[in-house]
Formats: sequence, C-alpha cells, structure tokens
Amino acid sequence: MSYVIGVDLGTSAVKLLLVNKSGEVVQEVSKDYPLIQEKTGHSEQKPEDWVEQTVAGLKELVEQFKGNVSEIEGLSFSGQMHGLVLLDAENKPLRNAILWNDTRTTPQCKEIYDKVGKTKFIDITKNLALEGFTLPKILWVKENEPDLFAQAKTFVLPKDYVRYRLTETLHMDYSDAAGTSLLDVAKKEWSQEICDLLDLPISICPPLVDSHENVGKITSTIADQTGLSTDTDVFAGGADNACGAIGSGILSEGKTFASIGTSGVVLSYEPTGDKDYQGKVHYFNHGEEDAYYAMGVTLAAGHSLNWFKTTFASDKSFEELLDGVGDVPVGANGLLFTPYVVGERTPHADSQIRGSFIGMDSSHTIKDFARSVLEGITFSLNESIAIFRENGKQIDTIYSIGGGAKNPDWLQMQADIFNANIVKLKSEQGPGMGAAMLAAFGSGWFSSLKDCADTFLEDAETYQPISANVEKYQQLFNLYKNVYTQTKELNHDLMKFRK
Ligand SMILES: Nc1ncnc2c1ncn2[C@@H]1O[C@H](COP(=O)(O)OP(=O)(O)O)[C@@H](O)[C@H]1O
Ligand SMILES: O=C(CO)[C@@H](O)[C@H](O)COP(=O)(O)O
Repeated sequence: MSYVIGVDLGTSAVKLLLVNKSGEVVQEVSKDYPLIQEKTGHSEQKPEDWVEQTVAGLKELVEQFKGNVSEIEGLSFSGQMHGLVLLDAENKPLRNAILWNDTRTTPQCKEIYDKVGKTKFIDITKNLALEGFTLPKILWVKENEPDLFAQAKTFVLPKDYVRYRLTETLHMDYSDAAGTSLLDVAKKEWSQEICDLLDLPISICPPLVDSHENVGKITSTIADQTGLSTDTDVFAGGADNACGAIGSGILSEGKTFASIGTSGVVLSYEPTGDKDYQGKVHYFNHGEEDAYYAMGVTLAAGHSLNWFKTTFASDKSFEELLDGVGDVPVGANGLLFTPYVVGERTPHADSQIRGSFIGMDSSHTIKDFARSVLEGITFSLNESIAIFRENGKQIDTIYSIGGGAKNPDWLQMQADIFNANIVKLKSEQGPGMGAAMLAAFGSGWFSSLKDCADTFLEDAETYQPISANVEKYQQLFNLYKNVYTQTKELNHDLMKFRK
C-alpha cells in the first residue's frame, strides 16, 4: 500500500494525517504550540515552535506506522494564511511571526490606500487592504523596527517556512501568495506596481509555484529526525482555506463550505479570476491550478467559543460545555452574542469592534450563554452567505468542516440559520485532507484533484433546515445585524482603556 501525509499547520496546533490510496485516514497526530499575545491586537508565534512540533509529529506518525516507511511516498501542507515570517540572508527568521489575527496595522492599511489608491489596489489584489493580510505587516516592521527590516532578504508564510526547513528550498504557492496583498491575483504574478508605490524591493517576494508542484525531497537531517525515507517527495501545498476547499470537494461552481476553526470561513468556488465582489468578500487563487474562490471571514469563530470556555468553564471539555445546548430554545432565551472578541473582517472590516452579550437576564444559565455563543458565531458566518446570495450565488447545500463540525446541535443550528442543507463529510479534517490530496495528485495517483476527491471524499450525514427554526432565526438575524451599528461607537471609545 502507498501513503501520503497531509500536514495542517493551524493556529492552535499542527495536525498530521497519514492517508492511504483509498483516502482513509489511517493515523492522526496533533501537536500544539502557544499563541503570544503581549498587547491587545497583537498575535504572534515562534516559527521554531512550528518546526519542532511538525518534526515531532512526523516522528510520532512514523513510530506508530505498521508498514514499510518507503511506502510513505510524499507529503504536502496546508497552512494558516497571511502570517509574516521575515527572513535574513541566511533564511533565518528575524523576529516572531506576526499572524493573520494580529490587527496592529490599521495605519499601514491607510498608507496602502493613500499610496496605491483603493480602486487600483482592489483591481490588482482583488481584496481590501486588511490588517490581517501580510503586506501591512511588512510595512509595520519597516516603520517600527527599521534596523531589523534592513536585514530582511525575503519573506514567506508559515507553512512555507516549515517546508523550507524540511527541504531547504524556498517557495510560496499561488493560493497563499494571494493572501499577501502583493500578488496580482488574476495574472498570477507579484505586483511590481504595488512594490514600487510602497517602496519595497520585489526581490523580497519568494518564487511562486502551484500547490501540487513537487519542490524537492526531505533532507537527510529531517529523515534522521523523523524516520521518514530520504525519498519522500514534498509538494508545495496551499493556504488552509484553499486546502479546506480541496479536502471538502469544493472543486466546481456552486460548491460552498462553512468552516469553524479558530476563524470562521464561508467559501465558494469561482472558475475565473474576474468576478467583482467590490472587495466585500476575499477573492483568492484556489489550490487547484488556475481556479479561484471567494470567501467571507469571521475573525473569531472557534476562538470565541474557546475564549468563553477558558474564561467561564475552564474545567470542562467542549463536549461537557455544549452538552444540553440543543435543549435550549432557538434564541437562547433572549440572549444575543456578537463574536467580535478580536475585531471582525466580513462584513465589517473593523479591528476595534469588540463582542457583546445583549439581553442578559438573571434567569440565564451557562447553557443559555453557550448556545448564544454558537448562534452568534453562526450569525456572523451567515452575513457572508448573505453577501454571496445578494451577488447571485445559489447556496442550498453547504459542507461543514473544522472543529465546529464535531457538534451535532451546532450542525443543526447551521442548517437552520443558513437555511441550507448542511453536509458533514466522513472526515471533517478539510485542510489536512486537502494537503494529503495535493500530495496524492502530485505523486501521480490521480489525473486531477476532482478524480482524487471522487475516491477520497464521502458524505457522512446531512442536516436539513427545520422551517419553524428558520423563521425564528430570520427575525433574530435581523436583530443580530443591528448590534454592530449600535455598539460600534461605544467600542471605539473603549479602545483607550484596553491593555
Ligand atoms: N467538540 C467540539 N464541539 C464544538 N466545537 C469544537 C469542539 N472541539 C473543538 N471545537 C472548536 O473548534 C475549534 C478548533 O477547530 P480547528 O478546525 O481544529 O481549528 P484550527 O485549525 O484553527 O486550529 C476550537 O477553537 C473550538 O472552538
Ligand atoms: O485569516 C484567515 C483567512 O483569511 C484564516 O482562515 C487563517 O488562515 C487561519 O485559519 P484557522 O487557524 O482558523 O484555520
């Protein structure tokens, strides 16, 4: 039997899947690492932590593997997007990585519009200038840490750095490059014009490759450390959302997923690079060659639930905390939550907005709060679905992936709030499975990613909308949408009192 490994470098952990030629996940390993949040709005990680934990995960996978290690033919990556890893001339990181959920760069986003012009910027990058994207982070370092920036030779994204350490070859794939704000998304090349207008040398941008491209073999040092064969091929891999799309079969027009990981994402396939959403949703290159996708992002989806659990129920597991939320009525007995605990992206690109519980009553219990957190996260994702529908997309079936897809009550809430059938796949490991599929396709096991999806992916369950709930949720969604406007100014004024 032959195998491939999908490495999903997430925000909370690296998850590794060993997958056989039929698409069965035969082994799984997860290794976590900390988030460094020294100030409000700051979010960093140490690149060395990613490398150490990926190597430790690969070693554990190989130790548990019953077959012959030479049967593991290749590996590929899915990576948290946008994080800036700035490298010196010897490809050593110059500082901690600044992550996708770090929102310190509001002035740099303004600088981008001032110097490039908003219309031209959206024309080239197909996206707004957002705090989470890589370019404003580069400008922040240039402005705030000039000595360090002077030593910078190049930059990469999180999984590119880990891949570099495994192979000693440096690349970035189109799907991740699209999230830097330096790529001309339709032309698939670095934008000389944006670099010139912002006085950045284009030489800091690494060579571009397709996600399924073979970029080399693992080094003998990594082979020694992990037990893998030196013949193991490494394929470039993609942005976690592009890989999530591959791993849930979002490979043709009309297919959509909702992912609840640390962030929340609603993503829909786009066959061409020229649909105009006026920057209301993100528009990126897919991990499938020459395809695209549009997506809306809730900055803190699973992160909101995580925050709630850590702060108010730290002794409970997710299962214990959520046990019984299905018995709480729709609307959590009049409690409404907005998941803006680290700011928001879609549809409100606002780094200063913060979360609220509206309607707290002395009769509310922790179960009401837990249900309102799940509902608030799902309402936020529904705002992205509404944008897609307003732009003519028909969305009647949605694949649900990520940690949030583990809970059946939440899956039913998604069906009722999105008013769509929710399909759970046999493996909810979207991005890790997508990375494994890139390695399988890259290894020549299949003639296309679609062929691979036909063999690897299988629906497990479908949740259908319950019409009485759909009706109540439509009323609640209208109330939910008001909370942003009603609390915006208050939150902006509170900004100066934050850490
Ligand atoms: N049993 C569960 N039920 C509901 N939600 C869960 C459960 N386990 C984890 N989650 C949510 O899923 C999130 C992690 O999802 P995951 O897809 O693994 O994230 P990431 O790739 O960002 O690290 C957690 O933050 C949590 O909110
Ligand atoms: O910023 C984005 C997408 O634009 C995030 O989706 C990150 O890519 C992190 O994803 P998770 O850790 O939540 O999977």
